[in-house]
Amino acid sequence: MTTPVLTVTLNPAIDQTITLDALRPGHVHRAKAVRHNAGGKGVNVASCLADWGVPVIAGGLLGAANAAPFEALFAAKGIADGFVRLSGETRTNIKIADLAGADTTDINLPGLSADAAALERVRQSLRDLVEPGALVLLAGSLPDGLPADSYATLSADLAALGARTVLDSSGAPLAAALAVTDGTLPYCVKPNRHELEDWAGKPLPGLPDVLAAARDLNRRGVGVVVVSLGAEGALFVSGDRAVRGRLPAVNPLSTVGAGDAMVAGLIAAFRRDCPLEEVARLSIAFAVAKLGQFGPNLPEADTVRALAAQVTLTDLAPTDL
Ligand SMILES: Nc1ncnc2c1ncn2[C@@H]1O[C@H](COP(=O)(O)OP(=O)(O)OP(=O)(O)O)[C@@H](O)[C@H]1O
Ligand SMILES: O=P(O)(O)OC[C@@]1(O)O[C@H](CO)[C@@H](O)[C@@H]1O
Repeated sequence: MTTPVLTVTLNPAIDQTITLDALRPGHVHRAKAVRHNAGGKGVNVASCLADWGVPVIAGGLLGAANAAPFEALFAAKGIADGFVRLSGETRTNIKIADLAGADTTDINLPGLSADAAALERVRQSLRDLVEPGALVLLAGSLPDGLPADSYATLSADLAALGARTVLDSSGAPLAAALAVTDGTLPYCVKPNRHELEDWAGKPLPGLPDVLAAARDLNRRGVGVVVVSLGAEGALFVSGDRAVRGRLPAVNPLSTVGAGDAMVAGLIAAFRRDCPLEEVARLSIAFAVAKLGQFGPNLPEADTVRALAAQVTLTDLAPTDL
C-alpha cells in the first residue's frame, strides 16, 4: 500500500530534554546534558513511521517563527510537510530526565493559540491530502482557543473522506471524540491507563478493570482499543479478542514518546491489515525500540523485528472480565 499516512498535530512542541543526575524539587541543579528536538505526538509518530520506511505526511498547526527544527527533521527523514503555518512560535516543552529515578518529568507549556479559522485551514488541508482508505492520526492536546470537540469534528470529516482515524489524546478532547453517536468514532484509540481512567470517570486498579473499560469502548464502536500500561506492556482489544503484550526494556534512555512509537507501530501494522497478535507485537517492539533512543527515532528495522519476536503475548478470554 503506497497511500501515505497523515499525522495531525494541532499543538506540536520543541522538546527540550534536560538530563540531571537526580531531580530534587527546590534545589539548584547543574544539567549533565540538554537536547532539543522537534516533537509533539503526531510529529514523533511521523518520525518513527519514516524510520520504518512508511510514506508519511506530517500536518497540523505550526508556528512560522521557529519552524526550522521541524523543517530540518522532515527534510532529513523524507516526511512531507503538510503543516499550516500560524504566526508566532511553537511552544517549547521541558522534559527532565532524572538518571537516579530513571524516569522523566514533563512540563508541557500551553503553546500558540488557535482560532476557528486555523481549524478550518486544517480541515481544508485534510480535504486536499486524504485519500480514501488512508490512515490518519489525530494526536496530542489542543491549543488554547480550539473547542474540546475539535477532534470529534476532524474525525467526522475523516469518516466522510473514507479515512481510518487513529486518535491519541486525553481529557475533554478525547471524551468528546468518543461521545459521538453518528457512526464517526475513530477506528482506533490508544489511551494510557490514566487517560482511560479519566474517560471512564473512575479508577481502574486491576487489569480486569482496564479490560472492562476497553471492551466498553470497543462495544460502542471503536474498532481497536489499545491501552498502554508503561513498563507493564499494553492491552489490545478488538471484537471478541483481547491480548496482553509485554516486553521488558533494557537500559531505557528516554521514555518521552514511547507511546508515540507504539502508535507508529499500530499504524504500521494496520497498513498491512495484520491480525491482532501482530499488531501487538509490532507496536510493543516499536515502543521498546524507541526507549533505547533519544528523540523520536527507531533503530534499524532488524532490531525492531527481533524485539517483535520476543514480545510475550497472553490471550485474555472473556472469562477474564
Ligand atoms: N519502562 C518501560 N519498560 C518496558 N516498556 C515500556 C516502558 N515504558 C513504556 N514502555 C512501552 O511503551 C508503551 C507506551 O508507554 P506508556 O504506556 O508510558 O505510553 P504513554 O503514557 O502514552 O507515553 P508517552 O507519554 O511517552 O507518550 C508501553 O505500552 C510499553 O510497551
Ligand atoms: O501536550 P501534549 O500535546 O499532550 O503532549 C506533548 C508532548 O509531551 O507529547 C510528546 C510525547 O508524547 C512530546 O513530544 C510533546 O512534548
